[in-house]
Amino acid sequence: MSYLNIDTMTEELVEQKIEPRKEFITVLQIRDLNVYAEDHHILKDINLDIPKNKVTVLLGPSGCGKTTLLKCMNKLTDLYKELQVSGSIVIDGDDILNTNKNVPAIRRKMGLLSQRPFPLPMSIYKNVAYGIKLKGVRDKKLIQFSVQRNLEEVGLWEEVKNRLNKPAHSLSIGQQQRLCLARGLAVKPQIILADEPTSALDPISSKTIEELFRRLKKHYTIILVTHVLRQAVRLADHVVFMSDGKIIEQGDPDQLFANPQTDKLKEYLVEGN
Ligand SMILES: Nc1ncnc2c1ncn2[C@@H]1O[C@H](COP(=O)(O)OP(=O)(O)OP(=O)(O)O)[C@@H](O)[C@H]1O
Repeated sequence: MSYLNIDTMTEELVEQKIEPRKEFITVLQIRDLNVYAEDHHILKDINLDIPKNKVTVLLGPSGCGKTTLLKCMNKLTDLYKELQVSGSIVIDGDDILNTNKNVPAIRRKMGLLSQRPFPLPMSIYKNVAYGIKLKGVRDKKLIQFSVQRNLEEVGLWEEVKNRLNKPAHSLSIGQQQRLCLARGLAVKPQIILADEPTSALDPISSKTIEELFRRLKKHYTIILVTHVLRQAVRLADHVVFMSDGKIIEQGDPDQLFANPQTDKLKEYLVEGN
């Protein structure tokens, strides 16, 4: 029995699968990661290698710890004093959980895209310029050039080029999400952490974000949390299925979806399909 019949997906997907799988290069290495909130053991012995320039999809039932795992990756857990985090998360040779190095610089390696867009209360232009200035760029011409380039990168330039000084909040939610992505990319992250980035969007805006991710993985590593199984099938190069704070199964999406090994994943696929 096939749990998720990938053959019935769109031709576009079939095309996507033609590309031969290459050996993964690890960009982020997580070892023995445990997170507690007092006596609640939220993440349990997480060991995970995130492949470079791929889309890794984190799947699992509500409350299994996906968002907490993302928060560990950019040290957002530091902001929650009730969380005790142990283990290691290594990027570029630095264990970000146990380093005295510049935390904001480490955090800038990870761009975060949330469920709902959070544009800053300023103009479209200034939202993107803000990200560029965070990199220390002060030259006005260079900022202008980079604003355009980052808006082009998320496919928003043509839509906003004549209204750059209008408030970011005047954009549609889908456009705001792409603006936030442009602002995040302006900081030049290595990894995009996307926590259900299309859950607040209409189907067309969701498709735009999915297409963007497919293009952006040439230059960035993407870690995506989604509850939409078909989105996972469409985008994932690597799937991590979690339940109750643990990684239950992970691997190649074709194999994992067609031939789940555990009852937990079988149930999840049947319920979510
Ligand atoms: N700061 C915190 N203090 C106490 N408990 C927390 C904290 N953050 C998360 N938790 C708990 O940890 C568990 C995992 O939460 P998390 O948000 O990571 O799950 P999730 O898989 O992302 O869920 P969802 O799919 O619903 O977004 C939940 O039981 C949550 O209540």
